[in-house]
Amino acid sequence: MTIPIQQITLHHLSMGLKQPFTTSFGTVENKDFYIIEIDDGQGNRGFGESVAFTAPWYTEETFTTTGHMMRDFLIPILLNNSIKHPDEVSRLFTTIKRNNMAKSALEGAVWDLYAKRGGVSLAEALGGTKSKIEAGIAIGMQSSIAELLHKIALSQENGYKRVKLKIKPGKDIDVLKEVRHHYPDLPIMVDANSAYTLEDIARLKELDAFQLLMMEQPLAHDDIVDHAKLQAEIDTPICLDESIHSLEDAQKAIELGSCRVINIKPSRVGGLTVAKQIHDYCVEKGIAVWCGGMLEAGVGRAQNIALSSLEGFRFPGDNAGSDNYWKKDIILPKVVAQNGLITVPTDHGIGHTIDFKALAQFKVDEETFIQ
Ligand SMILES: O=C(O)CCC(=O)c1ccccc1C(=O)O
Ligand SMILES: [Mg+2]
Repeated sequence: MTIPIQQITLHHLSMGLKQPFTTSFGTVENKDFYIIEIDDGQGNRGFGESVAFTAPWYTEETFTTTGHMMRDFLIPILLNNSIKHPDEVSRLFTTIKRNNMAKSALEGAVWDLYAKRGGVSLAEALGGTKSKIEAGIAIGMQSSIAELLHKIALSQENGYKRVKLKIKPGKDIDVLKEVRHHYPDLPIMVDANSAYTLEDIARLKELDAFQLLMMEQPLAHDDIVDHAKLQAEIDTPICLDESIHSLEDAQKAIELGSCRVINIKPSRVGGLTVAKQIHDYCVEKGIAVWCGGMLEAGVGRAQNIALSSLEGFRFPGDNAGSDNYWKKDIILPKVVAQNGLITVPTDHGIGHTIDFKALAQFKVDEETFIQ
C-alpha cells in the first residue's frame, strides 16, 4: 500500500546545549536544526530530525545546506513520487549526490510514518530484536584534567557502560595516563575526529598501552588508505566514522583493512535503510558496529535507539539520556538511561510523542510543503 504524503513541514528549532561540546575541531554550544513532520492526511504523522551543525567542521553539510537540499530538491522528489516502503526513499534520492544528512532527515520521518501506519514500533519495523540497549557517553574535551575526571565520575554514577574521550595531538597520552591511573578497568575509547596524520604513527602506537576499546577516526576525514597502514602498525582497533558515507565505503574500508569497527550514524550514511544495510554487511563480515550520535534532540535520539536494537550493534553507542544534552528535550517521555541501559520503546513509530509546547518554545520558523 502506498504511503500517502499529504504535507511536509520543516520546523526550524534553535536549542542551547546544556554544556558546550568540544572536539579537536572546535566547540558546539547551540544547535539549529529541523524537525521534519510528514502528515499522511489520515491522522498519522511521522517525524525526522536534521543533525548538521551550523559550520561544516564534521562533514561538508550545514544546517543551511540541509534546508536548501530538502526544500529545493528532496521534498519535491518525495511529493512527486509514490512510495510503498521507506527503503525506496534512499533509492529515489540517488539522483542527488551526497547531502546525506538532508536525505536522512526526511527518510527518518518516512520510516516513523510507515511504522505508525503499520501499528509497530520503529525498532520492530527495522528488524530490531533487543528490548534494552547499552548506553555509552561521549565526553568532550575539558579545560583541565580535574574537570575531565569529574565528568567521568558523573558518568559512572549514572552507570554509562563505556566512556568516549576526545583527543588530539598533545591532548592524548598525558590525559589518558591520568584517566587510566584513576580508572584502570573502565571501558574507554577515544575519538580524534581526524586530528592526526601518518607522521604521528609513533604517538598513536603509544596509545596501545592504555587498553582502549578502539580509536575512532584518527586520520583524515576522507581517507581509508592511510588508516589501513596505521591499523597494520597498532594493536588498538580503528573505528571509522567520517570516512564511511555509504555501504560501498564500508565494503572498501573492510576490504582494505582500514578498520575493525564502524560507527554507524544514520545521518552520515543517508538514512536508516543504508544504516541497516551497512549493519547487515558488517555482521556478515564479522566487523563490529555501534551507533554514533550527533548531539541529537529527542527525535534523532529515538531513531538511533531503534536502530541500535538490531542484533549486530554490540558496543554501547553514543546515546546518553536527554539530560546529558538538554535542559528540556522535545519528546515525551524524554530518553532515560538507567544503570547504563535504555529501554527500546514498544509504542508505535519512534515510541515517543512530540512535546508540542517545547517545540513551540524552541521554534524559529516553519515552512509547509503541500502535495
Ligand atoms: O554524544 C553524541 O551525540 C556524539 C558525540 C560525538 O562524538 C560527536 C558529536 C558531534 C559530531 C561528531 C561526533 C563524533 O562522533 O565524532
Ligand atoms: Mg566520531
